[in-house]
Amino acid sequence: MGPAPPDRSLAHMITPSSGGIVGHGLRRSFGDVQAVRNMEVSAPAGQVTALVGPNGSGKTTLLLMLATLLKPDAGTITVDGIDLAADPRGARSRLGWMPDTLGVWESLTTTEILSSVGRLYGLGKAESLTRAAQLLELVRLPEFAQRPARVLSRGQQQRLSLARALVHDPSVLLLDEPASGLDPDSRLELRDILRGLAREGRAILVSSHDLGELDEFSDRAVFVAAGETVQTQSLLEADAQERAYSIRSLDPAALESALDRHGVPHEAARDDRRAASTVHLASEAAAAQLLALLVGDGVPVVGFAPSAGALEETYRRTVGRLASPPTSPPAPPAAHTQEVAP
Ligand SMILES: Nc1ncnc2c1ncn2[C@@H]1O[C@H](COP(=O)(O)OP(=O)(O)OP(=O)(O)O)[C@@H](O)[C@H]1O
Repeated sequence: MGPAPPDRSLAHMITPSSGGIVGHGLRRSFGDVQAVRNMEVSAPAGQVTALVGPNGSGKTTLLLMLATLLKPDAGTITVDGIDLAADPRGARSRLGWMPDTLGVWESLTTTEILSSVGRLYGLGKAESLTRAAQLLELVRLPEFAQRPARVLSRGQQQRLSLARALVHDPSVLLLDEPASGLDPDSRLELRDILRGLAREGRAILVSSHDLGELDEFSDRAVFVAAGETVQTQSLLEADAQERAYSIRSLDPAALESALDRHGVPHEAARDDRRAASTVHLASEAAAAQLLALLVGDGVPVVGFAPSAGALEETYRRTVGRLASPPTSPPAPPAAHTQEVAP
C-alpha cells in the first residue's frame, strides 16, 4: 500500500457551531458618501454565501464592518450569536478576514508568516509551526514552505492569504474578492477549498464581481446595489424560479414552428454565433415538459439549457435593473412567464 494521502481536512480542529454572521440595519458614510445605506446580510454556518454587487455598491465597506475593522454608523452585527459591539474580542476570535490584497512581509517565508500570525494569536512556538504546515498543505502550497512570499504568483498569494485567515481556526470567514485575477485552474482549486471549509461547518461570506462564479462557488447570494441589500436568495430558490432557456436544434425552422404550435413565445438568442431560440419558462418542470414535447414532435434538439446561471439570472433581474453589472452583457428584455401546456 502507498502512503496515505495528506489530510487536508481541518475538521478535527474546528469547534462546530450553529452560528454564522448576521448584520442588521447596517449603515456607514464617509463624509457625504453613503457607502452603506441599509444592509441586511447573513452568512449561515456550513454554507458559502456570495456578496454580489457592482463597483462601488458598498461590498468592501460592509465586509470591513463585519470584520470589526470599520465602525458602523448604525446597525448590529452578531458572530455566532455574539454581539460584536458588546464583545468585540469574543467576536473577533471567531472571524477570519482575507482582504483583496495580501500585504505580507515579503522577505519572510510562508512558514514564517503563518507561524508569526499564529504566535500573535497566542499559539506556542511548536504549535504555530505545526499549524503553518497544516495550512500550507490545505491551500496546496507545501512546496513553498521555505520560500519567501515575494516569489509567489497572484494565485499562490491568494492561497497564502486564505491560509493566514485560517490560522486561529475561525468559524466565520470573510473573503474580499478571493478569486479576482485567478486563472481557471486556480479558481477551481479555490472553489474546492472553500466548499471543503463550508462542509466543515464554517460560515463563508465571499464578495465577488464575477457573475459566472456565483453558481460555481455559492449556496446562496446576497445581492447589493447602491449601498442597499436588494435580495437574498438560495441556489435552490434560484433554480426554481422563472428562467430563460436557450434551445438549439439541427433544424432551427422546425424548432421555431414547434414553439409557435405550442404557443411558447420565443426570440432569437442574443449570441449571433450559433442559431438558438430563447424561451422564458416558469420552472424546471415546465422546462422538462417543453423538452419532452419538442422531442415528441421530432424536433432534432441538440441543446436545451438555462441561458445563464440561476443566481446570475437573479442578479440581472434585481441589481441589473438598477446598475450595469461590471462583467456581464446588458440585461435581457423583461421575461414572459410561460406555462407550457402538456
Ligand atoms: N475610505 C473612504 N472614503 C471615502 N469614500 C469611500 C471610502 N471607502 C469607500 N468609499 C466610497 O464608498 C462607496 C462604496 O465603496 P466600496 O469600496 O465599499 O464598494 P465595493 O462594492 O467594494 O466596490 P468594488 O466592487 O469596486 O470594490 C464608493 O462610492 C466609494 O468611493
